[in-house]
Amino acid sequence: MSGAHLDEWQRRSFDISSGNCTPEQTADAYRAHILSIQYAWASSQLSQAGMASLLRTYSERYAAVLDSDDPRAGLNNYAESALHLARSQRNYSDKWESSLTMETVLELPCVQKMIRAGAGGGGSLVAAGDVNICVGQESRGGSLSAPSTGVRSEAALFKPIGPPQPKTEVNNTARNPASNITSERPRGYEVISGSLSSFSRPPARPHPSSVPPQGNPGPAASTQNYQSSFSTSNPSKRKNFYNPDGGDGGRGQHGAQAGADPQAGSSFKTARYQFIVDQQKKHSHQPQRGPAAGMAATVKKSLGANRPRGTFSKFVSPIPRQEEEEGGTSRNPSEEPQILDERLKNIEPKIIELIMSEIMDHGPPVTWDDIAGLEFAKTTIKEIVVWPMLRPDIFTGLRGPPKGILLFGPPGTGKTLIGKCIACQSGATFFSISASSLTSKWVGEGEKMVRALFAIARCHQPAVIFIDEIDSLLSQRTDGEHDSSRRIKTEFLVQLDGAATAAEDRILVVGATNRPQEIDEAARRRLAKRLYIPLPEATARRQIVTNLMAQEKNQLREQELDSVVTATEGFSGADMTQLCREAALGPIRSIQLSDIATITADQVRPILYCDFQEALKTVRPSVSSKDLELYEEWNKTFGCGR
Ligand SMILES: Nc1ncnc2c1ncn2[C@@H]1O[C@H](COP(=O)(O)OP(=O)(O)OP(=O)(O)O)[C@@H](O)[C@H]1O
Ligand SMILES: [Mg+2]
Repeated sequence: MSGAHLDEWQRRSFDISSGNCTPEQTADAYRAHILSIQYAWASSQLSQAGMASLLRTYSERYAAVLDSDDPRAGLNNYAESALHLARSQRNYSDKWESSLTMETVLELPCVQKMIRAGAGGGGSLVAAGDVNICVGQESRGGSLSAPSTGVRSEAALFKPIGPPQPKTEVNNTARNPASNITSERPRGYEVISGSLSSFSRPPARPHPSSVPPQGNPGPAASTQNYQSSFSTSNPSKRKNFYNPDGGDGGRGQHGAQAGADPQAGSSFKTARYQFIVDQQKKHSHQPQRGPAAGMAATVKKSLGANRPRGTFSKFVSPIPRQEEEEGGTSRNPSEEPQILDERLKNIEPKIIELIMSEIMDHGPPVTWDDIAGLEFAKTTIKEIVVWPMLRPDIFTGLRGPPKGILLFGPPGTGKTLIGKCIACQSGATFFSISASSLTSKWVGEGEKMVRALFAIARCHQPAVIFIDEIDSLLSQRTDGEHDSSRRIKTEFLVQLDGAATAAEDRILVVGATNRPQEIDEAARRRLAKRLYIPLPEATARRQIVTNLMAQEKNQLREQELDSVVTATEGFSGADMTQLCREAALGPIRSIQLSDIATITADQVRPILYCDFQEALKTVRPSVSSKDLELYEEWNKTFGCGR
């Protein structure tokens, strides 16, 4: 199988084995596996033997999910159809309480009606509410097909799904449903145990792709029959549907319908046809309630590999989901526009949700004045971030801002602080993403996250995507690295390029790192404005101490402050903060232990120069001069500063 298919296959397998999947999702994934196998075989990518073996494995697993009546692990599909037949009600497996016996079935009003109709030899054949339940070919001995039911005109209730019928007969059937009453069916029936007339004719024909192609004999050929719970009460029988050697697997009916509009001249409608009609109705905001709505849920139920679906189309759970029933009204209205945005239509909702939760919480606001020193960096950022965001009409053409900024410098110099300040001051939607949130444990999820991130940012322009510690996301690509992280990088570069070249997009990517040397050269190029965030100079250090001391009781004289500033040469902003914290503990340490429980806050003495002297004995600069040289060097080579 091709790489793309393998990826998909692998992803699904991870999903299944994660244990987080609902039974519907598990069934969906197994079914997709089955379709992939069939596709691979049909396109000669897989041998017959390989296909048979794989099919057997996955069919058994798929059948096990469908068969199980454990609500946590299975869908209990049999119960659904039976329950539906019995009660004409919506189906929920967990409400399964079957007490069906032959007698109770015969007493059912719908069955009585059918019997009466059969005895009368005409009129409506089936009761309203019971639709599209078919009995597969194994079911001849099954309870419903027993002739003793008194349904004498069995052909009136059964439609052929067995071997292809002669075309003339088929066409007759299509034109006049009653005409097949007289035909004896050699094998296989489809019970149309519902009021056919209760289906309303849709306003338009479905798209041609929704109608099975003529005579398509491929292994994934779609058919229109629905398996009743009665026909498949034995799981092992169901498995025959997937056995490539096990007969026509339901192709017969497909053949029988080939060449003609399956809806033409007949009130019978295929599940797919009805599904499309239902979807159209739902989207045109026509609430569908009552029996028709019940049927909408019912028509989705068909089991096995012969469901009328395209090769790679999604499995539709037979259990009507909450939002389907409520027409999606339960969805949070605030999410609606995002989900409905065209640009997000291919992105999984759960990823959108994840990204949306990553949007930075503004927290305590940070102003430019809170950032000491770094005047050049601040001015440049204001120039290329804040103003263009505020006045996009002026910053056009050559004045257009760069789409990528890299803040690099020693640790603790205020890079993250600048990111927070941009978030507060630019007025843009701010996404703060860490590399770890993009490097998911699920293979393939990381790229999706990156794609989704940019798609969402595009929907929320102007937007700033701040990626702290960007080196861990965009480090140089090496031969030994894991494939998934390489793919994330590639996707990121692609998206970055897209954002950089789409002039009308107002998306700015700001990366911060204290390891600029490790950044991939392609990423470096895309982060066009590379700003060095150096250690704070004397004035900046002074400002940091002044700002922090302003919030505390202190008696620090000017010349003492100068001494502190001189003594802290080589300290980063974070080191300065640490020094101030340590000094602030001085007055507390001077309190007698016996007094600590009773002393009031006012009685604590102010912070003095001696506290700083003490603190300077324990707080050391965290950046070595050797490291500093490397940053200076890199700045000279790649930096955009002065
Ligand atoms: N220029 C500055 N002005 C005021 N405070 C600063 C400055 N630089 C650093 N600080 C203080 O240091 C703390 C850490 O700064 P920040 O997290 O921005 O460093 P960083 O450059 O992102 O470091 P790293 O590279 O390790 O992530 C800030 O919370 C702030 O208290
Ligand atoms: Mg940081």
